[in-house]
Amino acid sequence: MSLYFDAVTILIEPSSGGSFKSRIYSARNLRATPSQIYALIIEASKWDRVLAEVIERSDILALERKLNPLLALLLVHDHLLSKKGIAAPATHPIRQAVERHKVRLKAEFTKARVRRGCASVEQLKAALLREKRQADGGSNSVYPRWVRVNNIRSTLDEQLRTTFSSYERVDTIAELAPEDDDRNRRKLLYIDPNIPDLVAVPFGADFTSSPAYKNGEIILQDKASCFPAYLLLGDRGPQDAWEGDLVDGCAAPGNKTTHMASLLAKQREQKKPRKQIFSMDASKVRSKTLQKMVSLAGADPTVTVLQGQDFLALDPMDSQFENVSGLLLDPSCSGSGIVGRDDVPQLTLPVTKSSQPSKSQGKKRKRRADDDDEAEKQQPKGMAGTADASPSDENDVPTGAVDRERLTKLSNLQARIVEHAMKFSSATHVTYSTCSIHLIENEAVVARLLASEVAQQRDWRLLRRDEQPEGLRKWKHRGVRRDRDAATDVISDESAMVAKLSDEDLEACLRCWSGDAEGLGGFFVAGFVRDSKTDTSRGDEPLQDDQGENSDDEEWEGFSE
Ligand SMILES: C[S@@+](CC[C@H](N)C(=O)[O-])C[C@H]1O[C@@H](n2cnc3c(N)ncnc32)[C@H](O)[C@@H]1O
Repeated sequence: MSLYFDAVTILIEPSSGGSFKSRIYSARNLRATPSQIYALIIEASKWDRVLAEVIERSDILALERKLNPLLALLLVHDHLLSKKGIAAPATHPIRQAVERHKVRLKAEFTKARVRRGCASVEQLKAALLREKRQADGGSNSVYPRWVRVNNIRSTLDEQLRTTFSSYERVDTIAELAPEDDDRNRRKLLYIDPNIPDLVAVPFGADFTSSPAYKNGEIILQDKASCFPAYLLLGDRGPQDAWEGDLVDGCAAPGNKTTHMASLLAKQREQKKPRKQIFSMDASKVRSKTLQKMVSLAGADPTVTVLQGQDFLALDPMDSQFENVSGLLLDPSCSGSGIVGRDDVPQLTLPVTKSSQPSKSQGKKRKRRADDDDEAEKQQPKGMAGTADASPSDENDVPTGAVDRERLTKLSNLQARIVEHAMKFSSATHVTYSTCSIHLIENEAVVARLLASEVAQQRDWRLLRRDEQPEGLRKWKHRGVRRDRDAATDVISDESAMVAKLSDEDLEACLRCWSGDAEGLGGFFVAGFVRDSKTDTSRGDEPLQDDQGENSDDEEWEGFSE
């Protein structure tokens, strides 16, 4: 019986990182075998919609107090669809709670099949897969697994010959979509045309036990998250390699830092690496992950990690940073662009009369007592729909609800961080990025930055589309003037700010959107450059931080640990 309670525990526990499968295999508090638990959840997730219908119509949740929606779904799955039935002794109260209703359950299952016009259970399975895909946003949106090859430890060619040797090349992202339900087994590979050394494979592909992943030769990093480092360091080669030092001001867990280090390694070719990147995060806890990622990527000779360092507390005039010419800023944001960060199956659950749950996952439970008590305790709490499903440890937890005050605070902090970057004496390149879809955190911040004192005095401007690295020049999704979400549409001051951006400015901004054919979440990035190294109005006199409207205490809410 522990199988079902273990499965519920896994589904309602918040993500602690890693793939869903690896989390089951590394969990310590489970009694059933990981393979059984994994198989049960994956199989049940293929049938969830019909099982939810069957449970609702047979009304067993109202009749059986020991069952909760998630537990009932898993049990009814095995009762109706597993050859061996429910994996528990025939006398177990939870098994009896389901089997007492076997006639009704079977009848409702048959009716659900007939309603879909399916002559067999196999046909029903295929119909359910189609239903699921449509509910996920239609055939256009495929979210593959993106894999970046780390040039410090390997090359794309080498990885194609080794890790991906058995993979078949496809020409479009769409081909990575599962045609049937075996996407975990299909070995397909798409080489990205925009970001060098980036490939995509079907989402179910698991590399966590592959030597290349363990050795840091490949890094699982979303495509959009690769834009900032590439925008900053571009297509340079050994002839025109990046000369100065670099700063990643908001760096944990370290994807963009290690990407910068990888791009530098490619430019350097045979030359010995030198400490060239200062990478920091204000969170001490997250800085530890950053350090680990840097070491795993073999980037220690290139990267100095400043653990727990507030970027805003760095003195841009400090001699330590006098050679810093490029800065990458990816500050905390609302995270509203994040989709599918977690591969935990989202189960559609039966709706009870007293509650309206729709998806699996909820809050962490403490400890299990015995199985019967567990049934009553494991009531899913917060239900995860798409908008509120993915608590992020880097950004706000997307709740689906729009909190304008919160967005305003975040955008104030974002603008302040980038303005600070623009003050570094030798800085000529700055990138700003968010995984937010909101105008107020993106184009409106860019407009504020261009109008800021530091930008005006030091001649900062946007890196135009025609100046961008080749792969990004080809990227067609550019800055926008209006929010797509009417609830956050810009008002008053922000409208006026964004209106000041020219069409060329918007062409300079890069956007990614979820739900289209690109296979990405929402993301924004813009690059700033300055052609001269001196201030135009006040010589090289240091600019002071504007502490005015944003007190530190208030603004620190922008990220969580
Ligand atoms: C979106 S995450 C960065 C993700 C990272 N760039 C990557 O690609 O892996 C934002 C990070 O900024 C950090 N942060 C926010 N404000 C900061 C500040 N003033 N100084 C340094 N780090 C800051 C947060 O702790 C959080 O880890």
